[in-house]
Amino acid sequence: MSSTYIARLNQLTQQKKTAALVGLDPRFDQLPEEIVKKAKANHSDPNEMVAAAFEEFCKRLIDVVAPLVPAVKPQAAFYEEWGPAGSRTLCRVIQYARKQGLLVICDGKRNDIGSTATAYAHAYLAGSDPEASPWGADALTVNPYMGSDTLEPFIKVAKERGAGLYVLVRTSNPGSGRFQNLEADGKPIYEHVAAEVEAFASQAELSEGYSSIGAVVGATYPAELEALRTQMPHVPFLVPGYGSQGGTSADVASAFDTGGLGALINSSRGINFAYNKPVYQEKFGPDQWEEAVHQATLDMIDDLATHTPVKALG
Ligand SMILES: O=c1ccn([C@@H]2O[C@H](COP(=O)(O)O)[C@@H](O)[C@H]2O)c(=O)[nH]1
Repeated sequence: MSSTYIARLNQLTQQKKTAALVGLDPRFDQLPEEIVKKAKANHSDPNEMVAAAFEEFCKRLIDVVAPLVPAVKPQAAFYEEWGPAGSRTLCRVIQYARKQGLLVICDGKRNDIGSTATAYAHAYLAGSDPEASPWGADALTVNPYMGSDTLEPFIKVAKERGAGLYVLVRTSNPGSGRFQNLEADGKPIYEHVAAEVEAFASQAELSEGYSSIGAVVGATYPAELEALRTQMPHVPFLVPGYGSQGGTSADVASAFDTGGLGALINSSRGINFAYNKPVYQEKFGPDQWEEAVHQATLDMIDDLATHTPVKALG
């Protein structure tokens, strides 16, 4: 497998012929009953019990989606909520997903002053060698709010290790414009961030025209997404907000180039808990939650392909 994050991502996207990204966001109150029952029978400590349930749920979910998609995105918060036991589960889930051939983007939105940023980068970014860091992720989401000097340590470590970064540029939440749209020097703050990210990306090693330095751009702001694609030609996008937050395949189509590269489109709740959605509930019972995950993933892949088919490897 190629050594830079972006080369691995492009290769897997072309192999799987989709840019669908499955979020791994376990929520205890929505887990299938059989998993909860087993965890309760085996653990008296509540945090250990939930962490065990998350581990089983995520590993079985990974088994279903690994043949279908190039990457998964665990959101660290859902694991950290359950203390050290939850963090251990996050670590095991990352390792398991990588063993199943998936790229793993840890959604931690980390950052701090430069020297602390280096510690974060060393902790999370393993890149091409899963053993290179304790958390072992291929890529990490990072927050640019403290300035570009705080991005530099991440970029340095990512380059050394063949890892990737996704810098928050235009987030999908309803209130994102409150700060990100504020104008400075005649343009919104998020466009300033975009310009910095593009400057870093254009100087980095490229694969199919993209660098390993990416941007988070929400599906919920399609006009901004389209403009940002033009402003950041070397930056691969991580696009959350598809599905549960209202973004559609039409909304995200502009993130892609004509070969279907340039973005990953994330869905977390829509896939994880498909068995609770009326459309899949009718077909699959609660015991068939994995079948519902499978069908929901296939449906997402088909939906994305209506606007942006990915060219297979030649
Ligand atoms: O702008 C952002 C950045 C990150 N997220 C994260 O993506 C998923 C979305 O989950 P869904 O269930 O598909 O809505 C979740 O982990 C968020 O923390 C985001 O939504 N928007």
